[in-house]
Amino acid sequence: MLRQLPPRLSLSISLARSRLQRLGYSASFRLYSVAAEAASNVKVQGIDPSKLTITRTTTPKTLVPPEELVFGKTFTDHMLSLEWTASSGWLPARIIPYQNLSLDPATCVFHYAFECFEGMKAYKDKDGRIRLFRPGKNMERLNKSAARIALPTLEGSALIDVISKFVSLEERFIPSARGYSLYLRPTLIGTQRTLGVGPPGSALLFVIASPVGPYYPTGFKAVSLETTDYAVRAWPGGVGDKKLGANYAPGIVPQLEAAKRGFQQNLWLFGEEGYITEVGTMNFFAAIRDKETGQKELVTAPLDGTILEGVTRDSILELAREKLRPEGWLISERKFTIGDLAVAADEGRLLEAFGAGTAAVVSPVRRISWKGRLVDCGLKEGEEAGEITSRMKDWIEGRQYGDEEHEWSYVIPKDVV
Ligand SMILES: Cc1ncc(COP(=O)(O)O)c(C=O)c1O
Repeated sequence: MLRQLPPRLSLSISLARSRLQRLGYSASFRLYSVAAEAASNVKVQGIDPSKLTITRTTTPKTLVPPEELVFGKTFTDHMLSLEWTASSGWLPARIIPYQNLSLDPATCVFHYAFECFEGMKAYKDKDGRIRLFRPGKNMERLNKSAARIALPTLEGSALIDVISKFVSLEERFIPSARGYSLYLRPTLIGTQRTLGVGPPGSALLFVIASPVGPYYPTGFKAVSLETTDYAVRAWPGGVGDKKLGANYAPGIVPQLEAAKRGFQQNLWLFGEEGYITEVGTMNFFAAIRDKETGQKELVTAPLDGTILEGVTRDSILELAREKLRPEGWLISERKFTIGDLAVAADEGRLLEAFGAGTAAVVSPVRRISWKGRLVDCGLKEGEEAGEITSRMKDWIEGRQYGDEEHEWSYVIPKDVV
């Protein structure tokens, strides 16, 4: 396939290959990453990982005991920082002590939401090696988000290089126990000091890291959802398929509304038909049996621009095609409505439903409130997760923690810093 790529791309692939070989990195991963960037049609701007500088903290933090970790509240000693200007492009990456940002009140990110971000994790395997899970996917998505809001893009494989060094430096913060990981938050903001609405002439990319524990420390807990039809998260031609900060603040009120009535998450519907799009900040899957044929189907909404292209979603679809299809399952990315689910539930054909995202991997759903009724998602009394949900969690975690050696898992070479 690579032979068919245009000459400029082939050149960047061979440059990337020689750089990664010097660094001892996995060739297949880097080639995948470069090819994926090309496929995404986003023009990326180079950064040079060899110019990375490291300033170590003189006041290392005391580690929080793993069982006391609260998602996104504890941060490591350092951060990764890269500045960009329209005239100079990306300046050399820096690892610096974790610190406040100092920005002029007129900085464009505060006024016009020039911000996009990623969420990804680093895991420690049983041999103490650190692994990133499909980081190329996050880089691809970051570039798509950045391009949509006139922020600079960057060569994902080079950013993974410097993130790997940052993560290695923070190794002591990654607990070894199963279920723990280091959550990474690459964030890109426009930093131009102006109230004029226009493309930022300067930007800052920073990556911070937060050690996190298992989403369900005592085992799965199925959640109940409330459908939201009075507010719309995303629409055709909009930006709901990009990971922009501006997509998240408007989701909080529907979330609070659902919580008021005792539901843990809201389920975003779209249109008169009530198409199911996403659950809170996760993609949504349902397992349904067909009324006529008895065919079992795992279904999720298609990438039509109104849902985020989740890395977990993609992993579930690939795993389902690999492992469930041979068992006779149909794996579908298609539109389906809350009405379809309600009918299936009434007829005992809704087998299970779950949300999917980096934080929880999979989050089983017990019931959904819709138009004054509760749609039962197939869990038996006392059961917290369906069979497909549990198997998916095990399969994905097996690849994240390297129990199964797989190309999705990117092993950070020892001694990179
Ligand atoms: C709106 C939304 N949908 C889906 C996801 C799941 O995406 P991923 O699997 O890449 O974490 C997220 C989380 O990032 C999200 O914010």
